[in-house]
Amino acid sequence: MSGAPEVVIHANPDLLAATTAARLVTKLVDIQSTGRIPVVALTGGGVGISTLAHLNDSPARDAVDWSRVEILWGDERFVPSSDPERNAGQAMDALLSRVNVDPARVHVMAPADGEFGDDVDAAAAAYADIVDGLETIDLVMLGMGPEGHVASVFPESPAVYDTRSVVAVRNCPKPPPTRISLTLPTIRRATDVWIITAGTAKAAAVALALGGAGEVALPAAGATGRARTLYLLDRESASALPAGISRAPVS
Ligand SMILES: O=C1O[C@H](COP(=O)(O)O)[C@@H](O)[C@H](O)[C@H]1O
Repeated sequence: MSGAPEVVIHANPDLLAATTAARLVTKLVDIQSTGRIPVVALTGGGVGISTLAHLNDSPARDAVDWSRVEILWGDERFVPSSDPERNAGQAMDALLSRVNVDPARVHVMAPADGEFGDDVDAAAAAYADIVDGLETIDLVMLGMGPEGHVASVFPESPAVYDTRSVVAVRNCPKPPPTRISLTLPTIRRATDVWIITAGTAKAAAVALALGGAGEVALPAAGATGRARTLYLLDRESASALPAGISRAPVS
């Protein structure tokens, strides 16, 4: 059972990304040292991709056996595969094309010019088959929008009520409008959930998520891990939190 979310605040977005990269390496190495293959869902977004770029630049990158990591995404933009908006494409550029991943373990959500054509429901259902077949999800990494969306689960949207594991998302308030997303019940299957966010625009949503908001109005509030929920913040995104909420000094 997950305890209360923990909060770690860093002085700026760059330090936030660098320390999150270090955390991710440690998490993957720890799981691999038990003989298991870690299963991690990556996030798009500014800090999410910056984290992967920091990891690529770190000598610790090579402590991970990347051929033995099962990689998912929390959400994806349903646009053609060459579109720079694709979360997977950004992750490939930042890290995954530079390490020895096993392509069979890299589970990209289908693009709009992929095997399902423009049928986003079929693409989401195919991804649900992959997710439903996993015994364990070790870690879901999430960015958060200023209105509290996580993955592509937006406030008051149909996805926030959906109990399937993966859904097609239409009419997103943030472009592009059509997406595929893990749902909150799938995110809550994860052992650990990290919400990683930076900037003043996120401050109110961070405070509401940690202050007891409901998940329909603020989906981030429903993104919890079975063992641990970690808010990894920069100083600006933490600026609306009550004093004393961080368990670690700002560094
Ligand atoms: O659209 C998305 O936005 C969120 C947050 O992005 P950020 O740039 O504001 O940090 C991201 O987590 C999600 O994966 C992405 O598709």
